[in-house]
Amino acid sequence: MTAQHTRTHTIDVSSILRDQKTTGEQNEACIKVENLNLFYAEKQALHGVNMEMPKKKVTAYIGPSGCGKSTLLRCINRMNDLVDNVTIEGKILLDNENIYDKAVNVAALRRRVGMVFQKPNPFPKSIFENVTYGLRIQGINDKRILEETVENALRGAALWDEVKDRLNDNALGLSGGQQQRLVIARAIAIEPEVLLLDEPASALDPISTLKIEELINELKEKYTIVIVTHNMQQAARVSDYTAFMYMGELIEMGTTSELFTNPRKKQTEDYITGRYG
Ligand SMILES: Nc1ncnc2c1ncn2[C@@H]1O[C@H](COP(=O)(O)OP(=O)(O)OP(=O)(O)O)[C@@H](O)[C@H]1O
Repeated sequence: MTAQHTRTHTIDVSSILRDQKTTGEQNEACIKVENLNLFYAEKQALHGVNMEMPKKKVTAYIGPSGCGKSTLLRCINRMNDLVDNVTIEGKILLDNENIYDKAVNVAALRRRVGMVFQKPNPFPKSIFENVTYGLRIQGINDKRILEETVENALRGAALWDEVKDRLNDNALGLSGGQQQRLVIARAIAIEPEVLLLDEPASALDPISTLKIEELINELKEKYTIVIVTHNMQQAARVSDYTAFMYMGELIEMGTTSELFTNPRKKQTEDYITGRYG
């Protein structure tokens, strides 16, 4: 259990939110979740979730431990398919196509929807080979294409300047924060549409966390991003939209500034003011 889980003080995100736009702009949905139920064997972990995540925006999932944030995130690239005894009902539309349709090629889906986990997980290979991994498994071995991709992806992940002189060094020699940016470079090297980030900074020190948050702000120019975070200040800093979940249900979703400053539901208010979690 982390400090955040036992927090009892009020969370003040007003200074973070002051500068955010609160225009009522309408954004085209990239991902739509429709009546999603998920069961781990007999136990229901998601209950009738409906939500839309706009294109090239950051959506954060917040809520107490065990409320289903990671489960919902993992539904978006069908990672839960890998868990035994999972039953999923409902739909998730990516650009209006149901990713749970029988005809969907799951490997192709996962190329469109990249994922980064809490603990950096570079392969025990060189920095170069980590970034080119996805291209190589697609059979792309052209040296010029690979080099170009490595530079672009590392620049995109704000890591190029730190590693450009040691691309052949083992990735495991990088710091935790650098490893996490390398994993993001590996994910963006294959040009996905969506990036799923499951607590991407919770294992990192404050400076590395800040770099990841700055990077998320840059990445949303190109990608639709969904992030799970335990840290409400982080949700307030990085996201455009926030979804509050509780016991497998989506309680409320709105623009981040609305949700934190003017929650519609009491449960949301109790959570963001630190009354439970
Ligand atoms: N592979 C699994 N098998 C069985 N139950 C699971 C599995 N993964 C998650 N659960 C259960 O589903 C519920 C939701 O878990 P999930 O990890 O999605 O919550 P979370 O909100 O991401 O939690 P945390 O913030 O602690 O990571 C919990 O009750 C959890 O115990």
